[in-house]
Amino acid sequence: MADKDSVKHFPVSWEELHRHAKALAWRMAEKGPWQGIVAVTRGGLVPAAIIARELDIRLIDTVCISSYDHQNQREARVLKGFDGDGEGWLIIDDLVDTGKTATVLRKMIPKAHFATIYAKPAGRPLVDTFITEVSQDTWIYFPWDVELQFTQPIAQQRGGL
Ligand SMILES: O=P(O)(O)OC[C@H]1O[C@H](OP(=O)(O)OP(=O)(O)O)[C@H](O)[C@@H]1O
Ligand code: HPA
Ligand SMILES: [Mg+2]
Repeated sequence: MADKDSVKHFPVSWEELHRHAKALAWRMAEKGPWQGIVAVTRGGLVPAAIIARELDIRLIDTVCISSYDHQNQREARVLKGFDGDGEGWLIIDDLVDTGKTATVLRKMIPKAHFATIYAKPAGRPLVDTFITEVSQDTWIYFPWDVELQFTQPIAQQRGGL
């Protein structure tokens, strides 16, 4: 798991997220049609909205899972599940990291297609489709979690070149 000590930071802007979510929508358009989308709260909500718009899907359900307090992982808590085996449904989350959330989803909704925008190596085998892979020691910063601020030059972050 990438945590607060991760050396690599991967900030994603709204524009990049939109572009990557649309790339995922193109991929999912080829594999449809879909009964509906299951958005994994909360990180999957924005990507799911963009994909639903592109694929003209209006039936959206949620699975509500929480497994991180900020960047610290703990046990996954399922606050709301899904009825049915998920046949013909598309599960959307923002990313897979360790794959813990994906494992819970796979067990809960075994026949759905599981897609994320980003994937780290440990979680990658658990997703059916993803757009961009980042290394395991990278923390992805989503646009809804950040604001513009000063950052140290890389040379100083590394303690001098
Ligand atoms: O592969 P994993 O190690 O399980 O990590 C991936 C999950 O962690 C984050 O959700 P989080 O539980 O932080 O809740 P959030 O979506 O509400 O931010 C992210 O949105 C994924 O759902
Ligand atoms: O890299 C990440 N970024 C944001 N949320 C996350 N939840 C697990 N891994 C990550
Ligand atoms: Mg999440």
